[in-house]
Formats: sequence, structure tokens, C-alpha cells
Amino acid sequence: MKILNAAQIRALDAYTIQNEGISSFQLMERAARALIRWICERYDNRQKFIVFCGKGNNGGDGLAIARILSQKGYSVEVFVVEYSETASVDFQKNRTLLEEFLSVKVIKQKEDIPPLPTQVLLLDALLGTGLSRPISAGILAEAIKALNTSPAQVISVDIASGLYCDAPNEPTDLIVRPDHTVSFQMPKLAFMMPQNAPFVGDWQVVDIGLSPEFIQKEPTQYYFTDATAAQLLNRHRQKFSHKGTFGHALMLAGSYGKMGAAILAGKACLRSGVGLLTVHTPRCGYEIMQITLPEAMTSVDLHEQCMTTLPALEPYSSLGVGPGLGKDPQTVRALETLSRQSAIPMVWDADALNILSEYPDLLKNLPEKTILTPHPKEFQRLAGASKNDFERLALARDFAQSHQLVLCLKGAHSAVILPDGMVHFNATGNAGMATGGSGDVLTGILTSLLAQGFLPEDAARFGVYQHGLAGDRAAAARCEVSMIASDIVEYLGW
Ligand SMILES: NC(=O)C1=CN([C@@H]2O[C@H](COP(=O)(O)OP(=O)(O)OC[C@H]3O[C@@H](n4cnc5c(N)ncnc54)[C@H](O)[C@@H]3O)[C@@H](O)[C@H]2O)[C@@H](O)CC1
Ligand SMILES: [K+]
Repeated sequence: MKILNAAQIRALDAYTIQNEGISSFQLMERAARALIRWICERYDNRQKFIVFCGKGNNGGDGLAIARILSQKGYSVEVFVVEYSETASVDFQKNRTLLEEFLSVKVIKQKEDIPPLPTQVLLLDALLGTGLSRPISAGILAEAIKALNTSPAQVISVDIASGLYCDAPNEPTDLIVRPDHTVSFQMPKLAFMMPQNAPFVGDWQVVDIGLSPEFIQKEPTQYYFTDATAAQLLNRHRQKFSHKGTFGHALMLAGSYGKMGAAILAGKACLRSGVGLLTVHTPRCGYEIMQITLPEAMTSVDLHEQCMTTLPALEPYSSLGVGPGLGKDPQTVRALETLSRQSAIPMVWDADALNILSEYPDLLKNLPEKTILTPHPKEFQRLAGASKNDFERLALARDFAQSHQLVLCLKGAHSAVILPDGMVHFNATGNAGMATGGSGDVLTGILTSLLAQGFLPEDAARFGVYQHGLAGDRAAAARCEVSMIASDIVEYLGW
């Protein structure tokens, strides 16, 4: 799914209106009805609503939603926040229609704001994607403060009022903190940013039938890997395939006290469909690997506790390096050789990334399209600090383009950034995955997919999606708190 910016969404609305020969009022009605379906699936008409409307089209949506809810027998109170003299045409039309059977109250000053008790549901339709300046004072600010201090649940229409769709807000900006955001047609870039979590809540998208041709033609740098997008990357096994068909992966992982990382990466690699796996470990890992991972072959380093030498790389179709590796100077030397000599697709993770940030020359040697999987701290060590998540994303795009690498920037909605600068945010995953070893599992999955012949770009998008999906299954079976990285491995499969 594509993610478009506010200006593109405006153009998409306009194109749909013109192309379908409908009025903007009819499109607003469609949007309102899509949101009503979302509400009716979750709340019956004993639920009381208070709708806060601005005076643009987001406010118009609020009025249309209030009318339809009221027609369906819900009890609805509507307040228009009078922050401006003017109103949009469709807001005005909806106001006239609504006022035929429901009185609309006006908020001009703080005292006009009603009490907002726990049992009501608050709809935030103050401002949408038309936000043109931050909210810091005035009656809009008072309304937002009231929504944010109420114990009642808040649902934001399209986007939380005060939140920019595709640019960073300042920490001092006033923004609604909804429990849910129900957004039209596509997620907004703002939803992908960790800093915006309090201003998005749990979000869902409802289809309002905006023009698919326009969306298809419109250029963007941002995509969302949902189930449909992931399914397109999936490959089906042929009846006459054999283990040679699915490649031979090499995992360089583990050191004294950190063999668990090698086991997790190795197991995930096997569970993701690789034909054969060899794990290269220091001597101390030999028996551990043979006993815990009988499906894998073990290649043993000369050193007792850390990796110092590379095995011959010819037999392998992919290589993963980093989990539990440590940063011994002899390991650094081995990685320096690896960065220059490897011609097979690779994944660099964990300590391999830390070594890259300490020895940037290695970074210059890495073959094109090597996959790097940093979490935010590792990325900061690699590329430097940034002021906010938007700046970090720009830095990451720059990094991927200038080094011609594939970056998997891990976190909620992990971003897969390709060497051409395109960004694919991931749909799956949960906070239970923020646990030791879950990154090692991802390295195993990606190394496995590369061995099977997936292009690095596809391996990264598909692997990150499947990693998150397995995490979601693990959280459903146990719970976010008690799940561990081994559970993610157990729930892999597609
Ligand atoms: N254009 C369309 O056909 C559709 C639009 N829809 C809704 O329309 C929304 C966008 O509507 P609008 O473009 O009218 O904009 P908004 O309703 O987001 O904002 C209204 C107006 O408020 C003013 N404004 C912006 N920031 C302000 C601030 N900080 N303080 C005071 N005033 C401020 C601007 O002049 C802006 O145009 C979407 O989020 C969505 O909810 C939906 O009805 C679907 C169809
Ligand atoms: K809103």
C-alpha cells in the first residue's frame, strides 16, 4: 500500500470527485459512512457520543457522522469549536442538514466546553490533514486540552487534531491523544513515527473508494507492507524441489557466553525454509550447537572463545553475521576480510554493526545490497544522531542510498529502506518483541530467505513482515509480557 502526503491526498480527493462525477459532499458522505461502519462494528446504540467539530472538512466529517449516528438511534451531542469565522462549503451543508433535527452547540470560550465523563465516547473532528500551523493557544487549544484530560475514550477522525500528516511536530504543540485513530483510505506517514505514538493510539484504515488509478500512478517514497503486499512476495514450493533448491546458509555467530544468539539465529534460519545451514562458532560453541541444533552443521573456529577466521565461502548461497559475535580485535580482522571478499548476499547485524560503526572503512567495502538490521541505537552509532524521527528517516534514506545498502531499521513499524531510497514500513509486530534475541531471529529469517534466492530487497520486506507476524501469533498464544524470542521462532511459517 502506498503512503501519500497531505498535498497528494488533496489531489487524490479532487481526482476522485472529478473522475467519478460525484460531488465533494458525496465523497464526505462516503467517508462518514465508512467510519460509521467501523463504529457500529464495535459499539451498539446504547453508546453515547460527543462530537467535537472544527470548521473545515474534518469538521464536516464530524457533522455527517453525528447525523448518521443519530439516525441510527445513538445519542449524540455536537459541538462546533469557533476558532474561525469561515467554514468549508461541505461543513456548512452538513451543518444545515444536521440542524434540521439536532441542535449544534458552539464553543467560543473555555466555559462553553461541556463536562466529558468516562462513559461517553469522544469523536475528535477538529482538524484533519488540512493542519497548516501548530496549535499552541486559543479555543482549539482549550478543546484539545479538554479531550486530553477527560477520562473518556477518544476516537480521532482521519488523524489526531494538531498532528501533522507528514512533518514533525514540536514537543510544545498541542495535539489530541486519541485511543484510536480511524483514518481514510491509507495510513499517514505520521503514524509510522515512534515519537507520534501518543498522538495516534491504535489505528485502523477504512476504505472510502478513492481512485485506485490515481494512487497507482502517484509517485511516492513511502509504502506500507501489509498482508496483501507481503503475499505478493511469497514463493510457493515446487513439488520436485530438493534441499539444494533452497540454498545453503552460513551463520557467523556466537562467542563465549553468547551462544544463545547463534542458536536463535540458526533455528530461525532453519524454520524459514533454508535447505542447509552451517553455523560457524568458536570452539566453546561446538557441543552446544550440535546438541541444541541437530539440523545444522557446525564449522569450528580455531579460537576457543571468539571468531577469528572465516571458513571458505564458496559452498554458501548466503551469509548472516553478528548475533552474539563480540568485538574481539581478531573478530574485527575476520570481518574486515569478509567485507572485502564476500560475493554472496549477506546480512550484518548486532556486533557486526557495532564493528562497522567503529571501523567505517569496512562499511565502504560492503557489497551492494548487503542487508543491515540496526535498532535505533545501532543506527545512531552507524550514522549519527538526529533531532526527531522524520530527520532519522531522512538520514537512513541517505545512508542506504550513499552506501547502496538495504537497511532494516527495527522498531514498531520497522522501516525497510532500499538502495534507491524507497521506504517500506512494516504492518506486523508488537511490543512483546522488544525482548533479547528477537533481532537474532530476524537475522536468521533474512539469511534463510537470501539463501533461497530472494532478492535482498524482497527478503528484507518479506522477512521483516513474517518476523512481526510470528511475533503477533506468539503474543496471541501467550501475551506480550511473557513471550520470548524462542516463541517467535516457534510461530514462524507461511
Ligand atoms: N477533500 C475531501 O474531499 C475529503 C476530505 N475529508 C476530510 O477533510 C479533511 C481535510 O479537510 P480540510 O482540508 O478542510 O482541512 P481541516 O479540516 O483539517 O482544517 C480546516 C482548516 O482549518 C485551518 N487550519 C489549519 N490549521 C489550523 C490551526 N492550527 N489553527 C486554526 N486553523 C487552522 C485551515 O485553513 C484548514 O483548511 C481530512 O482530514 C478528512 O477528514 C474527507 O471528508 C474525505 C473527503
Ligand atoms: K481529527
